Amino acid sequence: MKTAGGSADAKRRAGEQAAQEVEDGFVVGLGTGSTTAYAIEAIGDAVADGLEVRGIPTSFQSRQLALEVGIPLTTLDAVETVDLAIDGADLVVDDPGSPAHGTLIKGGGAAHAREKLVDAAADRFVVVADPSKLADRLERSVPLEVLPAAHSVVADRVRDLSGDPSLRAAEHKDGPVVTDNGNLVLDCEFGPIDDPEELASTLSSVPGVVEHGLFVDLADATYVGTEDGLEVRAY
Ligand SMILES: O=C[C@H](O)[C@H](O)[C@H](O)COP(=O)(O)O
Repeated sequence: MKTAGGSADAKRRAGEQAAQEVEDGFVVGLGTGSTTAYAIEAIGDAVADGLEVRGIPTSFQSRQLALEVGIPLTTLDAVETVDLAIDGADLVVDDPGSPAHGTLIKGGGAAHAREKLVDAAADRFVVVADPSKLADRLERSVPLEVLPAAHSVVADRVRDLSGDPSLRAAEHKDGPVVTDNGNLVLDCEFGPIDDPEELASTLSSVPGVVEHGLFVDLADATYVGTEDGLEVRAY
């Protein structure tokens, strides 16, 4: 599993506490990453104790973990409702005075396209994070999942938008990261993002962009695990 920075205890606290929101009969979106993994494991424990749930994984990694811990799986097209989605984030704007409060940047694990599909479909979307993910403003590179044939034209378009794109390289093979959907990832630096809604809509309109990692107005709450407790932000 890809493990980002941040304390394992803090991540565990956030993940395990979010899993407490899962009720009998729920369909649950299973996000991706090292923090959500704790939630998936806790849901697996609850299933072993008799809780009846069905999970919708958002990546190869979350599917494998869900199978390992015994969570019955389903798909988005086989259900009418997704009751809850639990997912991590790479950045969470944590400033109640900002219009971007609760906006996320995701896709550090290149899973943001399926994550957005499932998180947006859920009646409630809970983010799990440790304090290293919280920021006063939206400033971090935005991952774009792009069709392989489109990577250079999308990169040109990002430069037109004053962004600085770089093709994400794989760590353990020569060449680029290939997503679970067979696409590539451009990490795009835009500096501080003052109008996330506008940038999100512009990026969505670029031909060849499958999905971007800006999650605007999607999260309902963030569980922030700390060294010795838990804080909950509601949006
Ligand atoms: O593509 C990956 C996802 O958006 C993850 O949810 C995000 O990268 C956070 O992962 P972690 O909890 O490992 O920091």
